[in-house]
Amino acid sequence: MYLRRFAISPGRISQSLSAARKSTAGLLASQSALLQDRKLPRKLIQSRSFCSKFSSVRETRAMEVSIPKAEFMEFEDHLMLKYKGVKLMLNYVWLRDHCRTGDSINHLTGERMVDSVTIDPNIQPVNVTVEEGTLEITWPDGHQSEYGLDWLLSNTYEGKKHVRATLEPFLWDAAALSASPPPSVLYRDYMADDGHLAKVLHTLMKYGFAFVDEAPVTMEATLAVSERISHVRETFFGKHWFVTSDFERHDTGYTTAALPVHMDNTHFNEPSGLIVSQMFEEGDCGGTSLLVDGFHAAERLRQDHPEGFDVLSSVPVPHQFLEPFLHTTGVGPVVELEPGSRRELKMIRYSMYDRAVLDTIPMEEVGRWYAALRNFTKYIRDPSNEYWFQLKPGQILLVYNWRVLHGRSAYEGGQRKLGGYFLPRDDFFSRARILKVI
Ligand SMILES: C[N+](C)(C)CCCC[C@H](N)C(=O)O
Ligand SMILES: O=C(O)CCC(=O)C(=O)O
Ligand SMILES: [Fe+2]
Repeated sequence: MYLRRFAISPGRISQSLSAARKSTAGLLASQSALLQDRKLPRKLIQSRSFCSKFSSVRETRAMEVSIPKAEFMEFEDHLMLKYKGVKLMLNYVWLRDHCRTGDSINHLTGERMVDSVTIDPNIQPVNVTVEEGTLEITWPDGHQSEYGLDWLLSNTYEGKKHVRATLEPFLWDAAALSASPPPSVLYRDYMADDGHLAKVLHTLMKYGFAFVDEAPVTMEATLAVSERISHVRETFFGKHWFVTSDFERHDTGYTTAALPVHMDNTHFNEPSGLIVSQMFEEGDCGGTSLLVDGFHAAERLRQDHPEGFDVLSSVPVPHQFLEPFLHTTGVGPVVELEPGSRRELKMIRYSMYDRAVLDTIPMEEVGRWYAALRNFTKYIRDPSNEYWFQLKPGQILLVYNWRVLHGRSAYEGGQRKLGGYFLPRDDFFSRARILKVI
């Protein structure tokens, strides 16, 4: 990449060489004067500009070596901006496309007003300055763009690597949970006050599950808890569902059998984000609930069996729900990473029962996939990772289905009845964003 121009912005004062480049001598003189004036250390560097427009100019420039608030260099196709110790590489087309001013963004709707594809692919700024925490760029057509430096830091590829996530998940096993149990919130507080709703969302983001206590033992209250977060997601299970041992659906959930930990809705391409449920009637014996942190298990797999982690995160696996008049399929890796990230976990699509025929990999890869599943399952079934509890009527359980797996022990007596709702993941995250939880 060719160096095009170079400029420094010590605090308020910025240097765009574009104005001064007409005369290298003038530039040097003005920069020296500036630097001497401000009694800042300086040194001279030489740089060759290869920019076609200025290719004949060989420029010698003054450079400040004290740590300025922001400094930038203009290259052939991008701007390098150093801010708060982070080097941001900003492609010019990207910059023009992401102009933050009112004629590039509709500030009423947040929508892009720039037609991204009509930007000159070779666009270069005619002037660049940094003033009071804002990067300002003038483009050849006279358009003036502005970008807050902090906005750039938290909205760019390089910047985001350095900005701490507002909320790191707390990956738990049973011991970690009993050492720092998630706080629970009372139904009346949760319903009355957004601060308490935010607390539950925070717990959900951190632990992957949360409780709302002392709720009326009604479906209405369970719905009300759900709708504080988002509209519910109606699926073929209905707008709401009850799980009893009546075999109403062709699913082991609707029997008295034990359910090994699983994710619900693996058979949809987008499984529901939240399961909100309440125990309406306990069985005579058994039917204890179980949660396992799927992200924790995945991180252990990544650490101990990196090759297994790579296999499970890359092989797409089909899942299905089958009834005489219903056949849904959902395909995805067992361990799904956020797009564009090799690090951040997105979803654990894990269900021994609902996994369909593995027809997505050639025979040579099958053995490796099963080995990886065995290793992952070792952590998922490790009793030290299991959180067992008896869900009581009046207690509403919210589970982040993309992360925390759930199950139950077998039970006796036909009375046990669990009911609840599914919520979409996007809307759950939206509420968390709006309440500044993430
Ligand atoms: C009872 N409830 C509706 C919550 C789910 C029951 C079915 C669970 C199923 N294996 C699935 O993943 O969809
Ligand atoms: O009965 C329970 O406690 C859980 C049921 C369940 O997870 C299911 O049906 O998918
Ligand atoms: Fe389930």
